[in-house]
Amino acid sequence: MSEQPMIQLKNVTKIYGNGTVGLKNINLNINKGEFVVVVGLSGAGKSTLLRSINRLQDITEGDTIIDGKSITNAKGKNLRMIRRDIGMIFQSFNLVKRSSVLRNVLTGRVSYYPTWKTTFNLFTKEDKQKAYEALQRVGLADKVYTRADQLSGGQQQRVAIARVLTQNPKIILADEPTASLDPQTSRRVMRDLKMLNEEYGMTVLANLHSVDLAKEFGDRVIGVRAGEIVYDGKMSETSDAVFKDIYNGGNGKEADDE
Ligand SMILES: Nc1ncnc2c1ncn2[C@@H]1O[C@H](COP(=O)(O)OP(=O)(O)OP(=O)(O)O)[C@@H](O)[C@H]1O
Repeated sequence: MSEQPMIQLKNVTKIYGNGTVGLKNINLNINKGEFVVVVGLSGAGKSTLLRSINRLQDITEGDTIIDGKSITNAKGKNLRMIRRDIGMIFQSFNLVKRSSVLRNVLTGRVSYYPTWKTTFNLFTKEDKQKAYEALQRVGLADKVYTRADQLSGGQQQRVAIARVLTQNPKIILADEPTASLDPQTSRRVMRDLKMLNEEYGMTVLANLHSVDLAKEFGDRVIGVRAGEIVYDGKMSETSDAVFKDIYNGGNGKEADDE
Protein backbone atom coordinates (compact mmCIF):
# COMPACT_ATOMS: atom_id res chain seq x y z
CA MET A 1 0.00 0.00 0.00
CA SER A 2 1.46 3.34 -0.95
CA GLU A 3 1.42 5.87 1.85
CA GLN A 4 -1.22 8.57 1.58
CA PRO A 5 -0.09 12.18 1.81
CA MET A 6 -0.29 13.82 5.24
CA ILE A 7 -1.65 17.00 3.66
CA GLN A 8 -3.43 17.11 0.34
CA LEU A 9 -4.83 20.19 -1.37
CA LYS A 10 -7.03 19.52 -4.36
CA ASN A 11 -7.91 22.44 -6.62
CA VAL A 12 -8.00 24.79 -3.64
CA THR A 13 -9.06 28.35 -4.35
CA LYS A 14 -9.56 31.07 -1.78
CA ILE A 15 -11.26 34.31 -2.69
CA TYR A 16 -11.69 36.83 0.12
CA GLY A 17 -14.94 38.71 0.65
CA ASN A 18 -13.52 41.81 -1.03
CA GLY A 19 -12.70 39.82 -4.16
CA THR A 20 -8.96 39.39 -3.49
CA VAL A 21 -7.77 36.05 -4.77
CA GLY A 22 -5.68 34.50 -1.98
CA LEU A 23 -5.09 31.10 -3.62
CA LYS A 24 -5.62 30.03 -7.22
CA ASN A 25 -6.40 26.39 -7.87
CA ILE A 26 -3.66 24.91 -5.68
CA ASN A 27 -2.79 21.23 -5.96
CA LEU A 28 -0.28 20.04 -3.41
CA ASN A 29 0.73 16.85 -1.61
CA ILE A 30 2.88 16.87 1.49
CA ASN A 31 4.10 13.58 2.85
CA LYS A 32 4.51 12.42 6.41
CA GLY A 33 7.70 13.63 8.02
CA GLU A 34 8.55 16.32 5.49
CA PHE A 35 9.92 19.71 6.58
CA VAL A 36 8.56 22.08 3.97
CA VAL A 37 9.31 25.79 3.81
CA VAL A 38 7.02 28.16 1.96
CA VAL A 39 8.64 31.29 0.57
CA GLY A 40 7.37 34.25 -1.38
CA LEU A 41 6.82 37.96 -1.25
CA SER A 42 4.59 39.61 1.29
CA GLY A 43 1.02 39.16 0.07
CA ALA A 44 1.88 36.14 -2.11
CA GLY A 45 -0.56 33.92 -0.22
CA LYS A 46 1.68 32.03 2.24
CA SER A 47 -0.51 32.67 5.28
CA THR A 48 -3.64 31.98 3.27
CA LEU A 49 -2.16 28.62 2.30
CA LEU A 50 -1.45 27.69 5.91
CA ARG A 51 -4.79 28.94 7.20
CA SER A 52 -6.58 26.90 4.54
CA ILE A 53 -5.00 23.72 5.87
CA ASN A 54 -6.41 23.85 9.40
CA ARG A 55 -9.44 25.87 8.30
CA LEU A 56 -8.61 28.95 10.29
CA GLN A 57 -10.36 30.28 7.25
CA ASP A 58 -12.69 28.47 4.86
CA ILE A 59 -11.68 27.92 1.27
CA THR A 60 -13.91 28.97 -1.62
CA GLU A 61 -13.42 25.91 -3.81
CA GLY A 62 -11.62 22.58 -3.68
CA ASP A 63 -10.80 20.17 -0.91
CA THR A 64 -8.21 19.97 1.86
CA ILE A 65 -7.46 16.47 3.12
CA ILE A 66 -5.58 15.81 6.33
CA ASP A 67 -4.15 12.32 6.75
CA GLY A 68 -6.88 10.93 4.53
CA LYS A 69 -9.77 12.92 6.05
CA SER A 70 -11.37 15.93 4.40
CA ILE A 71 -11.41 18.96 6.70
CA THR A 72 -13.24 21.11 4.16
CA ASN A 73 -16.76 20.39 5.32
CA ALA A 74 -16.00 18.69 8.64
CA LYS A 75 -18.13 19.80 11.57
CA GLY A 76 -18.34 19.44 15.34
CA LYS A 77 -16.45 16.52 16.78
CA ASN A 78 -15.01 15.48 13.41
CA LEU A 79 -13.51 18.91 12.88
CA ARG A 80 -12.13 18.96 16.41
CA MET A 81 -10.53 15.56 15.95
CA ILE A 82 -8.84 16.60 12.70
CA ARG A 83 -7.66 19.88 14.26
CA ARG A 84 -6.16 18.02 17.19
CA ASP A 85 -3.71 16.57 14.69
CA ILE A 86 -2.63 20.03 13.52
CA GLY A 87 -0.50 22.27 15.71
CA MET A 88 0.04 25.93 14.92
CA ILE A 89 2.94 28.26 15.62
CA PHE A 90 2.32 31.97 15.09
CA GLN A 91 4.61 34.92 14.56
CA SER A 92 3.13 36.53 17.68
CA PHE A 93 3.46 33.33 19.82
CA ASN A 94 -0.21 33.42 20.94
CA LEU A 95 0.50 32.70 24.59
CA VAL A 96 -1.76 33.66 27.46
CA LYS A 97 0.59 36.36 28.66
CA ARG A 98 -0.48 36.50 32.30
CA SER A 99 -0.48 32.73 32.78
CA SER A 100 2.47 30.62 33.80
CA VAL A 101 4.62 28.85 31.26
CA LEU A 102 3.32 25.49 32.52
CA ARG A 103 -0.31 26.55 32.15
CA ASN A 104 0.40 27.73 28.60
CA VAL A 105 2.05 24.47 27.67
CA LEU A 106 -0.83 22.50 29.22
CA THR A 107 -3.28 24.21 26.89
CA GLY A 108 -1.73 21.95 24.24
CA ARG A 109 -3.76 19.18 25.92
CA VAL A 110 -7.06 21.08 25.96
CA SER A 111 -8.46 19.28 22.93
CA TYR A 112 -8.12 15.97 24.78
CA TYR A 113 -10.45 17.07 27.61
CA PRO A 114 -14.07 18.07 28.01
CA THR A 115 -14.26 21.86 28.40
CA TRP A 116 -15.31 21.92 32.05
CA LYS A 117 -12.18 20.08 33.15
CA THR A 118 -9.86 22.58 31.51
CA THR A 119 -11.90 25.49 32.87
CA PHE A 120 -11.14 24.25 36.37
CA ASN A 121 -7.56 23.39 35.54
CA LEU A 122 -8.14 19.70 36.09
CA PHE A 123 -5.24 18.44 34.05
CA THR A 124 -3.97 14.98 34.89
CA LYS A 125 -0.64 14.38 36.54
CA GLU A 126 0.40 12.58 33.39
CA ASP A 127 -0.30 15.64 31.26
CA LYS A 128 1.54 17.91 33.67
CA GLN A 129 4.47 15.53 33.31
CA LYS A 130 4.17 15.73 29.51
CA ALA A 131 4.19 19.52 29.68
CA TYR A 132 7.24 19.51 31.91
CA GLU A 133 9.08 17.13 29.60
CA ALA A 134 8.21 19.29 26.60
CA LEU A 135 9.70 22.29 28.38
CA GLN A 136 12.82 20.27 29.05
CA ARG A 137 13.06 19.49 25.34
CA VAL A 138 13.17 23.18 24.46
CA GLY A 139 15.50 24.02 27.34
CA LEU A 140 13.01 25.94 29.47
CA ALA A 141 12.40 23.55 32.36
CA ASP A 142 13.59 26.22 34.80
CA LYS A 143 10.83 28.59 33.66
CA VAL A 144 7.85 26.37 34.48
CA TYR A 145 6.26 28.80 36.94
CA THR A 146 7.39 32.03 35.28
CA ARG A 147 4.70 34.23 33.80
CA ALA A 148 4.77 33.99 30.01
CA ASP A 149 5.12 37.75 29.53
CA GLN A 150 8.31 37.79 31.56
CA LEU A 151 10.15 35.76 28.95
CA SER A 152 12.03 37.03 25.91
CA GLY A 153 10.43 36.69 22.49
CA GLY A 154 12.56 33.68 21.59
CA GLN A 155 11.72 31.99 24.88
CA GLN A 156 8.02 32.67 24.33
CA GLN A 157 8.19 31.06 20.92
CA ARG A 158 9.89 28.03 22.45
CA VAL A 159 7.07 27.82 25.00
CA ALA A 160 4.72 27.77 22.00
CA ILE A 161 6.80 24.94 20.55
CA ALA A 162 6.59 23.04 23.86
CA ARG A 163 2.82 23.59 23.76
CA VAL A 164 2.68 22.09 20.28
CA LEU A 165 4.81 19.13 21.39
CA THR A 166 2.40 18.56 24.28
CA GLN A 167 -0.51 18.63 21.82
CA ASN A 168 1.29 15.83 19.92
CA PRO A 169 -0.09 16.65 16.48
CA LYS A 170 0.84 14.96 13.21
CA ILE A 171 1.31 18.31 11.48
CA ILE A 172 2.77 21.64 12.55
CA LEU A 173 1.91 24.80 10.62
CA ALA A 174 4.32 27.61 11.44
CA ASP A 175 3.35 31.03 10.12
CA GLU A 176 6.44 33.25 10.12
CA PRO A 177 7.64 31.71 13.40
CA THR A 178 10.76 33.88 13.55
CA ALA A 179 9.58 37.13 12.00
CA SER A 180 9.81 39.08 15.25
CA LEU A 181 13.09 37.54 16.45
CA ASP A 182 16.76 38.35 15.94
CA PRO A 183 18.82 36.01 13.72
CA GLN A 184 20.44 33.99 16.49
CA THR A 185 17.18 33.49 18.39
CA SER A 186 15.49 32.61 15.11
CA ARG A 187 17.90 29.76 14.50
CA ARG A 188 17.30 28.40 17.99
CA VAL A 189 13.55 28.41 17.37
CA MET A 190 14.03 26.72 13.98
CA ARG A 191 16.26 24.08 15.57
CA ASP A 192 13.49 23.28 18.05
CA LEU A 193 10.99 22.95 15.21
CA LYS A 194 13.42 20.68 13.39
CA MET A 195 13.72 18.60 16.55
CA LEU A 196 9.94 18.01 16.55
CA ASN A 197 10.22 17.02 12.90
CA GLU A 198 13.16 14.67 13.24
CA GLU A 199 12.60 13.13 16.63
CA TYR A 200 8.80 13.02 16.78
CA GLY A 201 8.10 12.57 13.06
CA MET A 202 5.86 15.63 12.90
CA THR A 203 5.30 17.01 9.42
CA VAL A 204 6.23 20.70 9.35
CA LEU A 205 5.05 23.39 6.95
CA ALA A 206 6.65 26.75 7.73
CA ASN A 207 6.26 30.14 6.05
CA LEU A 208 9.56 31.93 6.20
CA HIS A 209 10.69 35.38 5.14
CA SER A 210 14.35 34.52 5.51
CA VAL A 211 15.88 32.65 2.59
CA ASP A 212 18.88 31.78 4.78
CA LEU A 213 16.70 30.03 7.34
CA ALA A 214 14.70 28.35 4.59
CA LYS A 215 17.91 26.95 3.10
CA GLU A 216 19.26 25.81 6.43
CA PHE A 217 16.16 24.04 7.72
CA GLY A 218 13.90 23.11 4.82
CA ASP A 219 14.02 19.75 3.05
CA ARG A 220 11.60 20.95 0.42
CA VAL A 221 10.78 24.44 -0.75
CA ILE A 222 7.54 25.74 -2.15
CA GLY A 223 7.55 29.12 -3.85
CA VAL A 224 4.30 31.08 -3.87
CA ARG A 225 3.52 34.10 -6.01
CA ALA A 226 0.16 35.80 -6.45
CA GLY A 227 -1.75 32.85 -5.00
CA GLU A 228 -0.04 30.21 -7.13
CA ILE A 229 2.70 27.68 -6.53
CA VAL A 230 5.49 28.76 -8.84
CA TYR A 231 8.14 26.36 -7.56
CA ASP A 232 8.21 23.07 -5.69
CA GLY A 233 11.42 21.14 -5.24
CA LYS A 234 13.98 19.59 -2.93
CA MET A 235 16.04 22.20 -1.12
CA SER A 236 19.24 20.37 -2.09
CA GLU A 237 18.34 20.87 -5.76
CA THR A 238 17.18 24.48 -5.43
CA SER A 239 19.60 27.11 -6.71
CA ASP A 240 19.85 30.74 -5.68
CA ALA A 241 18.43 31.66 -9.07
CA VAL A 242 15.21 29.90 -8.12
CA PHE A 243 14.87 32.02 -4.98
CA LYS A 244 15.58 35.14 -7.00
CA ASP A 245 12.89 34.17 -9.44
CA ILE A 246 10.33 33.46 -6.71
CA TYR A 247 10.90 36.91 -5.29
CA ASN A 248 11.39 38.86 -8.50
CA GLY A 249 9.45 36.93 -11.10
CA GLY A 250 6.30 38.80 -10.16
CA ASN A 251 7.92 42.13 -11.20
CA GLY A 252 8.68 42.68 -7.53
CA LYS A 253 5.07 43.67 -7.11
CA GLU A 254 3.74 43.23 -3.59
CA ALA A 255 0.07 43.06 -2.79
CA ASP A 256 -1.20 45.47 -0.15
CA ASP A 257 -1.54 44.03 3.31
CA GLU A 258 -5.13 43.55 4.48
N1 LIG B 1 -8.83 38.80 5.49
C1 LIG B 1 -8.49 39.20 4.28
N2 LIG B 1 -9.35 39.91 3.51
C2 LIG B 1 -9.02 40.31 2.26
N3 LIG B 1 -7.83 40.04 1.68
C3 LIG B 1 -6.93 39.36 2.40
C4 LIG B 1 -7.20 38.91 3.73
N4 LIG B 1 -6.11 38.25 4.18
C5 LIG B 1 -5.21 38.29 3.19
N5 LIG B 1 -5.69 38.95 2.12
C6 LIG B 1 -5.01 39.19 0.84
O1 LIG B 1 -4.71 37.94 0.25
C7 LIG B 1 -3.42 37.96 -0.36
C8 LIG B 1 -2.54 36.92 0.28
O2 LIG B 1 -2.28 37.29 1.64
P1 LIG B 1 -1.43 36.42 2.65
O3 LIG B 1 -1.55 37.03 4.00
O4 LIG B 1 -1.79 35.00 2.51
O5 LIG B 1 0.03 36.64 2.09
P2 LIG B 1 1.44 36.24 2.71
O6 LIG B 1 2.23 35.67 1.60
O7 LIG B 1 1.24 35.41 3.91
O8 LIG B 1 2.03 37.64 3.09
P3 LIG B 1 2.79 38.11 4.45
O9 LIG B 1 4.15 37.55 4.32
O10 LIG B 1 2.76 39.59 4.33
O11 LIG B 1 1.99 37.58 5.59
C9 LIG B 1 -2.92 39.40 -0.20
O12 LIG B 1 -3.27 40.11 -1.34
C10 LIG B 1 -3.69 39.91 1.00
O13 LIG B 1 -3.84 41.30 0.94
